[in-house]
Amino acid sequence: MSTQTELHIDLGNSRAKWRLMSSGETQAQGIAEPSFWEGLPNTPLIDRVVLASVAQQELVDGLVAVLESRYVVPIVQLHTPAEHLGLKNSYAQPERMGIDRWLAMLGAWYPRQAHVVVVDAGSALTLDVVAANGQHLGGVIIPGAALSEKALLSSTGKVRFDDPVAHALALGQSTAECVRFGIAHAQIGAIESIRDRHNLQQAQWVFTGGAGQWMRDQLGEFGDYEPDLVLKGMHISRA
Ligand SMILES: Nc1ncnc2c1ncn2[C@@H]1O[C@H](COP(=O)(O)OP(=O)(O)O)[C@@H](O)[C@H]1O
Ligand SMILES: CC(C)(COP(=O)(O)O)[C@@H](O)C(=O)NCCC(=O)O
Ligand SMILES: [K+]
Repeated sequence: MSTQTELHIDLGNSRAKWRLMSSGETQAQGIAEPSFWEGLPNTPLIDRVVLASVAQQELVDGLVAVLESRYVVPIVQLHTPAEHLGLKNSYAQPERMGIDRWLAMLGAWYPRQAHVVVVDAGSALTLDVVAANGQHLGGVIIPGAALSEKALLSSTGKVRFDDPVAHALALGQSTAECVRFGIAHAQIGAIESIRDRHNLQQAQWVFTGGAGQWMRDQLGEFGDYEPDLVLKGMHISRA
């Protein structure tokens, strides 16, 4: 285990989640918003920044510039490997798999060494299946709830609303309800359909991402919710 102090950053398409790690212990953690990267820790006492990013290059460049000006330490960018610590990638081009998916799988599978299903409900909703022996069996990438709504609004003329309706598995009686309830059904229904079609009921399910808790609750509170799963996987990969 590294005895040095590392700033671990998981840069998704919506926001950056970070943890300050020293000798395997979390010293501090938080979320940094892309606008001005406010929220990053104010400490000069780190040895290295470790970055796992799936964001657009512009956003990565912006973050790296801020990191370079603030910390003056090496920045290590992680890339998805074909195999690490017994976890095996199914992609013919492993580096094309999002590093967040890989680290989330590592964070879920490595401590359990069991058949796991990883659901990351962030900007995109991803589901990945790992066999007990560490083989990635496959996954899916689905637009997340916010992205689905954006697509609907930007490609139609009359799907418009201002009322802040919560996502629910119900039938709607207004544009706002029809959209939000429809998207809720699409998100939850997709996961249920994959679970049933691929006989994944008996696997160990691990949920993460901004909507991970909501998703687990809607599915009947089965499985675990681990908000820091990607960062946990990053820590495991660095150990
Ligand atoms: N409490 C919440 N309930 C449902 N969705 C949420 C909640 N908080 C954030 N989100 C959604 O989660 C997404 C951000 O999650 P995150 O896992 O950080 O995404 P990313 O890894 O893509 O940056 C946003 O699209 C946001 O709409
Ligand atoms: C699927 C993702 C967009 C998820 O990103 P997120 O929702 O966490 O921001 C990301 O893992 C990604 O860009 N992946 C590259 C394509 C792939 O994994 O095959
Ligand atoms: K995701």
